[in-house]
Amino acid sequence: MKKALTIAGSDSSAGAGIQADLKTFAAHFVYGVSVITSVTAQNTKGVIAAFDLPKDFVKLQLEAIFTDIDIDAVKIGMLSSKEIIEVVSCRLKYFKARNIVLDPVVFSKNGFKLLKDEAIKTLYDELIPLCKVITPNIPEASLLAEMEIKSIDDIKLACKKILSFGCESVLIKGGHFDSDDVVDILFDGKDFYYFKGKRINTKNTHGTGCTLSSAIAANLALGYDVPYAVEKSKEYIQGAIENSLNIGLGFGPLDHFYLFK
Ligand SMILES: Nc1ncnc2c1ncn2[C@@H]1O[C@H](COP(=O)(O)OP(=O)(O)O)[C@@H](O)[C@H]1O
Ligand SMILES: Cc1ncc(COP(=O)(O)OP(=O)(O)O)c(N)n1
Repeated sequence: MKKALTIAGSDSSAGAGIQADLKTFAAHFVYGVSVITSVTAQNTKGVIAAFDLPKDFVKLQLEAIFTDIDIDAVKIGMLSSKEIIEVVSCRLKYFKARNIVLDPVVFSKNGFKLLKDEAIKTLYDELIPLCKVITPNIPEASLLAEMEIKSIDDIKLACKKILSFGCESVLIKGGHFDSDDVVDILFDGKDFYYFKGKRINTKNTHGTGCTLSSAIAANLALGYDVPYAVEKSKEYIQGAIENSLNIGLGFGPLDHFYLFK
């Protein structure tokens, strides 16, 4: 069985974070393991507070996994601080981790800051160069590329800027654009690939970014190349949003297991 690791924060309402990632791995029949960076008190209405784990404890979790289990792919989500990014980058390099997918989570849907401002430089310098794919949404891509994004041409320019930080490919997600179709654009330094889906009119979109990036990691673990892993993951998220669940008072979670019903 293929194995994937998620390095991310815990979401007590299980729509995003570690919990969404493990459900996504399970739905792809990939054995999921986890390293928790931060514990959030969170529900469908948003993040209330976050408690970061000490960096040495993050390191211990990474060592526990990599000295025992051969990991086929890694998904990285909430990292919170410079210290945690440094420890994660250092251990991933040391253990020669492969197929690393980074979702550079900066804010939750309700605007809670999940990555400190001073950590962004460390993300560029230490972590992005280790990644096979990074998956920013429009606001995150705008922050990383230091430019406004208002059009497809802006997205393509932002892809080029972000790729220059040293990752192998960039997928900018189009969920935050106001359009009938939701288009995600992948750039691998040579070609642009467009992944289009019909916009689903629902408020239940908690954890879409986490779910997409962990589906990509699962598909890379299964041996697919990046464009095909993204194509399959986009199909998966489309179905998971179409079947999303009306749980809680705010933004409900996706149905990770819709394919089995
Ligand atoms: N309303 C929607 N209908 C269809 N697909 C969506 C919708 N919202 C987001 N997506 C898809 O979900 C994934 C996550 O997108 P996005 O919302 O941009 O990221 P994030 O959750 O990180 O803010 C992307 O594949 C995007 O195309
Ligand atoms: C613990 C934790 N990690 C990441 C997020 C952000 O998840 P995302 O998939 O971008 O979903 P929304 O916040 O937009 O629902 C989070 N909320 N919690």
